[in-house]
Amino acid sequence: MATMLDYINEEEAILKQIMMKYQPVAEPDLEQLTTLLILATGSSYNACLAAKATMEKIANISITIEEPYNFNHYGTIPNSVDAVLAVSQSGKSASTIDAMAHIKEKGKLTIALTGNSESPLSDMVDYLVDIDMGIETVGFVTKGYSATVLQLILLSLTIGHSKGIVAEKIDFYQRELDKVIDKIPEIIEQSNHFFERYEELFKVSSRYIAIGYGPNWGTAKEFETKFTETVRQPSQGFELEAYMHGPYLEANNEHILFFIETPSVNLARSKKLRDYMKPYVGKVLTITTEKSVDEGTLGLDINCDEFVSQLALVIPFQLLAYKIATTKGIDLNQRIFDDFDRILQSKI
Ligand SMILES: O=P(O)(O)OC[C@H]1O[C@](O)(CO)[C@@H](O)[C@@H]1O
Repeated sequence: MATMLDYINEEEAILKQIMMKYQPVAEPDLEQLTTLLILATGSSYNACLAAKATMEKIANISITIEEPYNFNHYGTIPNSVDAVLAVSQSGKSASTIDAMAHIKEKGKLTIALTGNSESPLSDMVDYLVDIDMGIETVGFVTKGYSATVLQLILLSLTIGHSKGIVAEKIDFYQRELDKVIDKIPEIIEQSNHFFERYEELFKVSSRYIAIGYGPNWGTAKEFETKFTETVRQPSQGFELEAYMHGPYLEANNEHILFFIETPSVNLARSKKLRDYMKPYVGKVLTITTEKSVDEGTLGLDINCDEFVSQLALVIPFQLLAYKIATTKGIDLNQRIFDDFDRILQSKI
C-alpha cells in the first residue's frame, strides 16, 4: 500500500515531468483575462492561496478565492470577473462541482484544474488543465498539492503569454521553478534530520502553529490541513500579521511555533514576532529558504525568488506531518470515519 512518504518522494520526478511538458502557448480565450475567481476547498484551496500572489504578479491579474459551498449558497459573481476557475485534485468535491454547474449558466469563461479527466467538472468547462500528477491513493495529499501549485503558476505563465507579457519574465520563472524542483531530494533529507533532532519534543507536543507571509500564507494553511488530518491535534496556520490580532494571546509553553520565512520585505517583521514570542511558548522553530543559523532553524539554503519559495517550503511540513503522526503511534493506513463520505456526501 502506497504511503504519504512514497508520494513525497515522488514529488521531484512529477514536478520535473510537468515542467518538461510545459509549453507556453497563446490561448485566445485568455488574452483579455484580468479578474479571476477561483473555487476550491481543502488542500486545493490552500494550493490556490499559495499560488495566488505569484499568479497575480506573473499574469497581471487579480484573483479572489472562495469556498465553493458558501459561494454557491451566498455568493455573487461581480461583473468584473472574466473567468471562474474550479480546482479539485480528485474532481470529486461535490461543492466545487455544484458551484461550477451554477456558474456555467452565467456565461462566464470557465476553467477547471483537476487530476481527474473523468470528473463531471471536466465536461462542464470551456478550458481544462490536467494536474497530471498520476495516481495519489492517500487522502492526505502531498504530491497532488505541490503539482497543483506548480500547475497554477504555469497557468499564469500561459495567461501572461496569451496577454503578450514579455518572454524574459516567463524564462525567469521557469528557471526559478527548475531550481527549486532540483532541490527537493535535498529538502527531504534536511527535513528528516530536522525531525530527528526534535523527535522527542514532537512526540509529546499537543499544539502546533505555523505563521507565514505572501505565498507562504498558503503554506501555513496547508500545514494546518496536513497536521490536522494526520497528527490529529490542534494545528493552525496563520498569515503573519493576522497572528498579531488575537491568536498570540493563546500562547503558552505547550505551543510549537513554526515561522515560515524567505527573503522579503516582510522578513524583518516575521523575525521581530519570532523573537517576541520565544519566551512565551514551548519552542520556536524556523523553516526558511536561507541558510541555517542555529539549531532551531531548518535552513534549506536555496537562493530563490520569494514567489516560488512556497514550492520548497511546504515539503518540510509534508514530511513532518507524516513523521510526527507516525512517532505518535498513528497508523495513517488505518481508515477512520469510514462512513463520513456516504453520510455527508461531500465527495461524489
Ligand atoms: O482537491 P479536491 O479533490 O477537491 O479535495 C479537496 C479536499 O478534500 C479532502 O480530500 C477531504 O476533505 C481533502 O483532503 C482535500 O484537500
